[in-house]
Amino acid sequence: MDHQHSLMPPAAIPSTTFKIGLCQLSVTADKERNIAHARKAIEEAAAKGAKLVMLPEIWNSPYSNDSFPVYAEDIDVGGEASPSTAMLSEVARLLKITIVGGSIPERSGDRLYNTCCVFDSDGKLKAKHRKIHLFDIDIPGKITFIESKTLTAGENPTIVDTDNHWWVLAEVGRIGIGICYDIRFQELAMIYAARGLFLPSLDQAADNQLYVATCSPARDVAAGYVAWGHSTLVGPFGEVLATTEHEQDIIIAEIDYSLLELRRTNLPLTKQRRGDLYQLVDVQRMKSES
Ligand SMILES: O=C(O)CCC(=O)C(=O)O
Repeated sequence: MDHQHSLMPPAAIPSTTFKIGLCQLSVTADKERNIAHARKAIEEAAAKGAKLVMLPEIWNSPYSNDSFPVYAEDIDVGGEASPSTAMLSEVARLLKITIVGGSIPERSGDRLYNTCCVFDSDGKLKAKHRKIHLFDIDIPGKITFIESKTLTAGENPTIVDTDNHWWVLAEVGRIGIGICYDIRFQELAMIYAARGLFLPSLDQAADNQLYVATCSPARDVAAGYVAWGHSTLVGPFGEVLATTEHEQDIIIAEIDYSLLELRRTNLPLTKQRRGDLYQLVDVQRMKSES
């Protein structure tokens, strides 16, 4: 039976669990190969049951200021102007999965951004997160990387309500997006937690009672910027649920939203917060409501 066109409710009660796939990809200078390679990894993760698949930051291009303008794509135009997002959209639709598409360099007019695209299981572009905190560091004798030489910072935290198709019998739910350096800024995680969802950084999972998934490129010691690898899923108790080493890998792990409920019931931090003494100000929400 084609469930999509049936008006009958599902026989089974939707599960509180689903599988996530974190694709720790090797990235080369060959864009076509990177796209084909990412597609294969997504297909493999989906074949292993993942309903939500994540890619790493800048997976279609080397991570360098010289490369960003060369590999950048116009996501809003789509199609041939954006072969990377065209692939993500197609594979999300064909496999009926949600994809958090890591990030790619995005061209928009005369600006470049480091942008994460989220596709729902219809293949529709559900959200675009432009990295808010650009990675501008200068550690003498060690590393200098000034993303703001080429990139413009995004202006919005991004929360995505993914579609919860009942025929999938699993809810991927609400996701907050952070790109790499973004996750070091705990206010972002706090705002996401306050709006009730599931990402962004490792040390903030327990504090904010969230699931946190991080996905890195595989380590390439010959690259200009050497990624750490160790993609990881952390649960709402701060426990490492799944992780890996430096090499290319696909992590498949289970997310269970009932554990979020348990954690939040056992430790009712939201209720016990002293709003009379301190407050988190969600500037974006205030602007949108004024
Ligand atoms: O925060 C870090 O340690 C690394 C950040 C980074 O590499 C990035 O934002 O691209």
